Amino acid sequence: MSHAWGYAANNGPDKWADSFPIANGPRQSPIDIVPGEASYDAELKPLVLKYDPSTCLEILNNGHSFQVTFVDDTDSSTLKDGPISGTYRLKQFHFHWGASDDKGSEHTVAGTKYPAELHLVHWNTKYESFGKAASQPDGLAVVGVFLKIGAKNASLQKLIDAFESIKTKGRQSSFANFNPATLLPGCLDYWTYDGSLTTPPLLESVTWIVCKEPISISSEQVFLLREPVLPYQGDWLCYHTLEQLCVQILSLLL
Ligand SMILES: NS(=O)(=O)c1ccc(C(=O)N[C@@H](c2ccccc2)c2cnnn2CC(=O)NCCCS)cc1
Ligand SMILES: [Zn+2]
Repeated sequence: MSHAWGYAANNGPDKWADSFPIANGPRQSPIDIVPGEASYDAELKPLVLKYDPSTCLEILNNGHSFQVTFVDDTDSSTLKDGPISGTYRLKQFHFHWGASDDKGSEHTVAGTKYPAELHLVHWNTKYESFGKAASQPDGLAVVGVFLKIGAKNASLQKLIDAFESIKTKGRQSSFANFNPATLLPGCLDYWTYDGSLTTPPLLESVTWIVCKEPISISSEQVFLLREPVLPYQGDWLCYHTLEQLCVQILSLLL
């Protein structure tokens, strides 16, 4: 792929295998979760999530989504138990959304798409860093939470309000004292499977932990996610350079 990956016709998911052959690998995410085909595993434990708001660092627009990054040099914000062994540290969280309320989540449940999906990304502290862990089969654990249209979500509103700062100051701004636990559903029952990053480099290093219970987001709030400043996964062209823009325009004209 001569240009950066994205979600447009010429660089979207069905083209990723050109530059990332692992896209055709044995444990690629996302998947359709079919509850009726899932098996109960008595060995699995409840999730233990411990988040310290003081580790929250900044909010940034990485061109594919917006993400909130955390200081991960101590075990202040961690994921333990559930399907994993050892301690995984929270590195960042981000969202995936669509161009309309009827789509946007990456995982689906018996074919049902949600308007958005939250990913809380953690890395196994038996490795020395996120980057090193990302290439190991047990290196990462991502907690996925579906968002469904409903009541306004006060916790999400804090993130949406922070977008204003990204608009004006380019790509990132400091974002402190946010507790990601406020984005979790009341019930932490989950499905789990061994999978991959859902965006390039698509590394097959993720233990996926997908919560059964969604959280709410209002239609007005999800509309704000789609603001032009934040290219969403879908028809919106996300390009990184003028050359990208020209390629996109030409591909649309030809
Ligand atoms: N959707 S997901 O939860 O499965 C997911 C989680 C994390 C990453 C990620 O950290 N990717 C970066 C990375 C850096 C070093 C080693 C490997 C991977 C990367 C590589 N090029 N750009 N990035 C930044 C990036 O993709 N950030 C996450 C954007 C989510 S849409 C990607 C997807
Ligand atoms: Zn993601």
